[in-house]
Amino acid sequence: MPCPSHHNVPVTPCRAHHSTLCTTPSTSPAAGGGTSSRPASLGGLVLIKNPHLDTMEEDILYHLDLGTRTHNLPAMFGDIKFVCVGGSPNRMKAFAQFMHKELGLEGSGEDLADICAGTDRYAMYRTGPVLSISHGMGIPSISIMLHELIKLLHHAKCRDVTIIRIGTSGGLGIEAGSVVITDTAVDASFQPRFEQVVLGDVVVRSTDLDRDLAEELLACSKEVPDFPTLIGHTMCTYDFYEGQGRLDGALCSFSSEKKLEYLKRAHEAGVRNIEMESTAFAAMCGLCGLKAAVVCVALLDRLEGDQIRAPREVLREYQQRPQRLIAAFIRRRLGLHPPAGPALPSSN
Ligand SMILES: O=P(O)(O)O[C@@H]1C[C@H](O)[C@@H](CO)O1
Ligand SMILES: O=c1cc[nH]c(=O)[nH]1
Repeated sequence: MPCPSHHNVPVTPCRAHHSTLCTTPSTSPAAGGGTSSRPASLGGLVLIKNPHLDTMEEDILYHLDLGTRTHNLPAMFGDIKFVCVGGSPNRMKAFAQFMHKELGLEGSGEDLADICAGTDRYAMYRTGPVLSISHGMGIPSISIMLHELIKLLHHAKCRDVTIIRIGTSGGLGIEAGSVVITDTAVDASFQPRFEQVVLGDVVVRSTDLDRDLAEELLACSKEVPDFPTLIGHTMCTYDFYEGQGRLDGALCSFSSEKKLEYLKRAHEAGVRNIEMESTAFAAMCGLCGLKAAVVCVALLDRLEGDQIRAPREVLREYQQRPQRLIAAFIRRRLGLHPPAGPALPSSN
């Protein structure tokens, strides 16, 4: 039976939750999952899976402080080709300024304006064909931002957009400072799925990411050889503390042995890092036909501890690593040569 909201996608009850499975996770986490279940977007346009939008005279993107009546979205954003998202507003401002220099655009880039300045929910900057947006922490926060961002790209008639989350994470059996390019985002049970409660039912969506894009990013990492980069599964949790098996939260209901047993099982299932947004990001972008990637630096190895002890300066340099990799990728895609001098994002 077709799912009413996802034409042609079978509906199967989810045994665990007596719920609706809108997009069947196609493979086991170990296998990783391919891109075959993804919709082909029409001429590179963003696919909006909501028939109600067509009936609306105006669409107010409330949390972005933008709207279809108040702003000329095609003029403002129609030529955007790369969208980069990350938790922190300062990081995403620093990334936009860094990209401004990397693209060799006029001016220092220091004066880039926050397009969402009318709201303090998210921050958004653009430079050349690159849009840089913060999403806050966790699935509810990134989910709201992505609904409005994806509609923005649709209203602006953007084509062939690549979207990348550049974030931080806890590593699993990898050296602190390593950068992980996600092949499959998995949940806290190591399954490639994103569960969302819709009208009281659990809807399950696939979390496949674009395999070719991940390989292209890995190839680009050879241009930034001063840190290790690898491809692996990324586990996405609803919490930083108990949800990621930490012993140092305000609450903890398990022993250190149970914690290590869980983290080792995750590692055996192919998980190489843990963060808090990748499953929702992969599911939403995939369903809307966006080519998406997740690139996160590991701030520590969770098999060795829970607290993030590296000095602030070290952590700042770690956060710049995904930004440098993505800059190399965008330059390569645009056919630009690397800039002459050593370039680093500012310290956010
Ligand atoms: O993009 P960021 O670095 O914010 O992503 C991770 C996951 C959580 O949002 C946060 C927890 O410290 O960092
Ligand atoms: O351990 C970590 C570090 C950063 N972000 C996370 O979600 N977990």
